Amino acid sequence: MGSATEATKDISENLLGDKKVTVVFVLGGPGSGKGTQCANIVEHYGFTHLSAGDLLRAEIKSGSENGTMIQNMIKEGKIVPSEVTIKLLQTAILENGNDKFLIDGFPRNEENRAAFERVTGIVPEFVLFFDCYEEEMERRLLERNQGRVDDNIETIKKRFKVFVESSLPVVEHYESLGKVKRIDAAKPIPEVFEDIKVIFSSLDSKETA
Ligand SMILES: Nc1ncnc2c1ncn2[C@@H]1O[C@H](COP(=O)(O)OP(=O)(O)OP(=O)(O)O)[C@@H](O)[C@H]1O
Ligand SMILES: O=c1ccn([C@@H]2O[C@H](COP(=O)(O)O)[C@@H](O)[C@H]2O)c(=O)[nH]1
Ligand SMILES: [Mg+2]
Repeated sequence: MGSATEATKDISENLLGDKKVTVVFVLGGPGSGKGTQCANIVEHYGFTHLSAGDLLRAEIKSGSENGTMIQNMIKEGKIVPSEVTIKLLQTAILENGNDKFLIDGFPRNEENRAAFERVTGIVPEFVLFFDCYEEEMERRLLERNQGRVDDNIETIKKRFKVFVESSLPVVEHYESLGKVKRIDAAKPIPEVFEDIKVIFSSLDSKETA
């Protein structure tokens, strides 16, 4: 991989072309239920779900030259360099015929956020923030059973620390802009989705108004 400056230049030369998109950032701690609820939102509201973590895991599987670096970062609960994740998101958006996207688990820090806005020109419609306490998130992750290399207690503790130190400031940034819709994600899955429906249904009625 070249320097960050070279990589950013490479992305900005491609941008999103003329494609206009609606983006909702779905943020929350590890195990707060983002992926679970994104599947429900896709089914009911016609969004395409882009999980940054899933895109990075697919990149490892594809045998990419960045695969080993990404694998090591995920195992340590660290944040992969912005240019790598943004390139994957940009490609996924451009390759998809839809114009409404849920971006799940990104931006992970202030640098991710600023680089994404600068490079793609995308400003999120709003941020859907999953609020859940650590004990519950830890229990869910240890029971998830999907064979993820980061679902072990050592990595989970590191992910919580990164979330508090690096990711919550992103939520605070959008809060200062009045863009955060916070939901109580500690409730059972169907109840969380009831709260989400209120938010997305009002979005639908604004579009048809
Ligand atoms: N509200 C809930 N109550 C109980 N269990 C839940 C709830 N939401 C999700 N789960 C379960 O918790 C686990 C983690 O959920 P999910 O993968 O959706 O979280 P996530 O926020 O995407 O996590 P990560 O950030 O690690 O990708 C899954 O096994 C899921 O079935
Ligand atoms: O924007 C991102 C998203 C994810 N990562 C890395 O992947 C893991 C797992 O992410 P999930 O959202 O929980 O699937 C995360 O801990 C980071 O190591 C990233 O670097 N940048
Ligand atoms: Mg997830």
